[in-house]
Amino acid sequence: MTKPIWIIHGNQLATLASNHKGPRTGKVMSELGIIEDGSLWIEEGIIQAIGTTQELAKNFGGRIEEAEIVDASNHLVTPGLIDPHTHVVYAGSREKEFEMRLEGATYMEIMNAGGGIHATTRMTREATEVEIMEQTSRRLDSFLQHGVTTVEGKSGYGMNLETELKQLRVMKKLKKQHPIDLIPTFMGAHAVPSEFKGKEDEYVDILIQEWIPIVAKEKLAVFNDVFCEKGVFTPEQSERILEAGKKYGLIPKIHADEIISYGGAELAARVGAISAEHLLKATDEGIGKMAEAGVIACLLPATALYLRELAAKGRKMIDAGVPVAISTDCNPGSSPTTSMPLVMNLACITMRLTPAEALTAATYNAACAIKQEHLVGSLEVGKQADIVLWNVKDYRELQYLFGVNHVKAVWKKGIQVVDRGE
Ligand SMILES: N=CN[C@@H](CCC(=O)O)C(=O)O
Ligand SMILES: [Zn+2]
Repeated sequence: MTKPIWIIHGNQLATLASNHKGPRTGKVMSELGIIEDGSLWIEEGIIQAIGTTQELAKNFGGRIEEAEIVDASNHLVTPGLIDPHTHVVYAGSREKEFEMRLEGATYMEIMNAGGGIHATTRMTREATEVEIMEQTSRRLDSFLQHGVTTVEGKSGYGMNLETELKQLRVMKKLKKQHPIDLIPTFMGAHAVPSEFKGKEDEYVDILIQEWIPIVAKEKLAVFNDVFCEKGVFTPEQSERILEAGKKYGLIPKIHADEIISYGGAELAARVGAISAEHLLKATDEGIGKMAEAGVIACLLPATALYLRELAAKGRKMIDAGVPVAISTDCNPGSSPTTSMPLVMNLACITMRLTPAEALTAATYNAACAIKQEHLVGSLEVGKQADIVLWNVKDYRELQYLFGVNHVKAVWKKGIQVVDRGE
């Protein structure tokens, strides 16, 4: 049995608790449920009590000797951050493409010439499961150092059954071996593999008739994602793939309107997707439809910056009633970062989210985007003790002092997994 942990005197304990059910919209995105001089009692990896230090002392003061005390005076305490959109499972690296893009090539030009997603696919197909596990594990370590305790991960660098399954199995194994919880998404529809060039519908048929049923039967994924973009999958093909996944219990997600306005946001609403991703070029109509249908906008400001594009209209989406989550989009091409703190900073600077909205987008709403809000995303009695202690006193400093890793310590299920010293 592990010792209970008693966190005391948190300068600000941002619980993210709210009476509002489901993904947060509008003004509710600013409700952080802050407790000053906040305290948490943790046992068996679960939050047992939460309140002010004085309140908890009444019930737990008598057990002070048996607990490990964490003095959080002068520190902000938050739930572990959640990254609801990554392509973290891959092999290799694409630094040459970074240089090519700085010299003028576009993301789609590189991809259409056999680079981009296709380049990582070649490297991931060639790599052994052990190699992919090692490389992915290092990235997960880095996520943890940045205060991230739950990560969604997509397949999609296989685009043949063998490698798609290899990626999904790596996630399953890493979920057991690594402190981070990995939530798997099948994304066989990440691109059309070069061997199917000119035979796109044939590839879509294989995805629908063969691969989706296998992935679902083996319970290797929770979500089904598709890159709906001109030159990749059309809205019609995307709809077929997402509807097919639904029949097998896979929840739809969609990479939508990243490069051009392509009806992706509208499609997300139509198929009842849990989230739509990117949305740099989403139309006002699409945003309105997402608000009506309650689709979470999963916005990726680091990707926009890295591709030197204008960020998604995060401010406008929140004002229109769309629940917003944010993510690194960690991938080897358009966003090779594991820093959710940086993403929160960019959400404020480039999309005009307030510091409170950015924190909600990186915790509770991010949990909703991967259906984990019953376990994580807020600090409440009965939830997992996934907690970050920050080297700042006030949640606004997290966003204000930008580009810096302010993490001091991280607990995952009540076990300290990061200690970054003073
Ligand atoms: N846009 C499509 N897929 C990824 C990028 C993957 C890659 O470039 O390797 C994204 O979400 O940004
Ligand atoms: Zn993505």
